[in-house]
Amino acid sequence: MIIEKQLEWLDCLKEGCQKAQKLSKQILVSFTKRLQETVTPLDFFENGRHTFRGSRMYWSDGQDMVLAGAGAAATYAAGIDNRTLAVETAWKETLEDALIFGDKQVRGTGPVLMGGFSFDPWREKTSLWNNFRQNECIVPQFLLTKKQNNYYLTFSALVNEQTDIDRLYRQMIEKYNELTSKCQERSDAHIEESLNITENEKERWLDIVEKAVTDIKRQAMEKVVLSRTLTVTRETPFDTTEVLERLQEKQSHSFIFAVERGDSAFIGATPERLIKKSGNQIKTMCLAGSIARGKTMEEDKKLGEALLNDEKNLAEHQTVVNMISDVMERLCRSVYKPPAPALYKVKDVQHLYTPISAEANDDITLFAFVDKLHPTPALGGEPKEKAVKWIRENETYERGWYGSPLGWVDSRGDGEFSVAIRSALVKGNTATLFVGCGIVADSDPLSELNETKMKARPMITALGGFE
Ligand SMILES: C=C(O[C@@H]1C=C(C(=O)O)C=C[C@H]1O)C(=O)O
Ligand SMILES: [Mg+2]
Repeated sequence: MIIEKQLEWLDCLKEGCQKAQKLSKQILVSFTKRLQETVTPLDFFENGRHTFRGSRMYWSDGQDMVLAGAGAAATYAAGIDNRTLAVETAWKETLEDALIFGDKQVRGTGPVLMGGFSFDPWREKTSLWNNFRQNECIVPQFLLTKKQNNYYLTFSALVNEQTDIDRLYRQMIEKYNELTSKCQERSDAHIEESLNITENEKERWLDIVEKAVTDIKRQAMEKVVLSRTLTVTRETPFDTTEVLERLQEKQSHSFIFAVERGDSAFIGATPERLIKKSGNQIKTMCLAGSIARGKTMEEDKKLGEALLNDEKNLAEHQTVVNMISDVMERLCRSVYKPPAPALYKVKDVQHLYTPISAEANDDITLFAFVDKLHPTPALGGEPKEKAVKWIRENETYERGWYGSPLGWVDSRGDGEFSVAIRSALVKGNTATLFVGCGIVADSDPLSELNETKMKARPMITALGGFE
């Protein structure tokens, strides 16, 4: 990380400025370099604490890819109608004249759009989510991409003919040095403090579940996913890095994410993938149907087998399989899905799981998949519009970004969106946890309540509770 090497970035900015002058428009310039000395994504995130608080984003696929972004070179938000495609159109316009320099081979490097969409843009906004727009994707000013054991840093900036390039360059080098400096050992700094946990409107939620069951039995819908919130507080403010660190440790097989806006952070560890696209290769999954983990291996196996044979859970799952398969058949060729669900086990819960792979038709973009899939019946219901309207009218709080597509797309159109569940919105010393479950004709309100309790465990643990 020697500063002289960054001179290349100054040249890139100059070229961008010339192009901006020639075309009389703003130009996105980005420059990617492979880092020789490594800074871990969590250290990078933590280093941005002062300068970038409120504009940091972290996303890990739980396998070999981590993206950490700081600052916003460009922001894309859209209205309610056709919001996914509106963001895509604006992003494509930027890319048309963008100058992309440096290492170009690796997915998730170069200018990357990171962000998400709210669950239901038609739901009235409340103060809970006041720091978050209905949808917002940004190109980070600084992006650290960790791919297996390789690290890449991408600088991005929007320039126009008036941009003071030398000044911008100096500012960015300063911030770059800050972001990539060695971090102090943080694990000692974890605050061990007791948590105060409140389950909000529990009785009312049980009534809503009952109402959903009645409506399903009346054949108004096949399935609807209902969620509720828990409020967790402690004396000291929660810390995004600390929560991420605990999630990374305990939920290593999940997607781990954090999006900071203003003084709020939306953080979670979700096992659920909405869509992954690499070239034409598509991966998605159906994840619905839940049971506890056992205390012993034997008990765990028994519970898993019970889940695989439970009609109510199979019904919940099948609705998701039908809808996702249908979308895949329309947008792809060579769709493959196993004939029966398997188990997907995370620390506190096991789920029914059907992975689906396919080859996208040539002109189908990642955004088109997000648009058609969200919300799947794993978070919305069936039929989609009816269920989402039912949720809008009956749930007592605003979901915001809970249950929404959250992820990234690069300039090649490759990327991945996870479904933002097992998550919390953290603000100061208060965290609002979101937990939901699929309601079908055979649902029993109290067992659904227990299911949501189980699903709250990962976030409560990450906030410093239970252990
Ligand atoms: C809605 C959530 O999870 C969803 C509901 C599930 C279920 O009801 O069995 C299982 C996985 C997810 O599809 C959540 O965790 O908040
Ligand atoms: Mg369920």
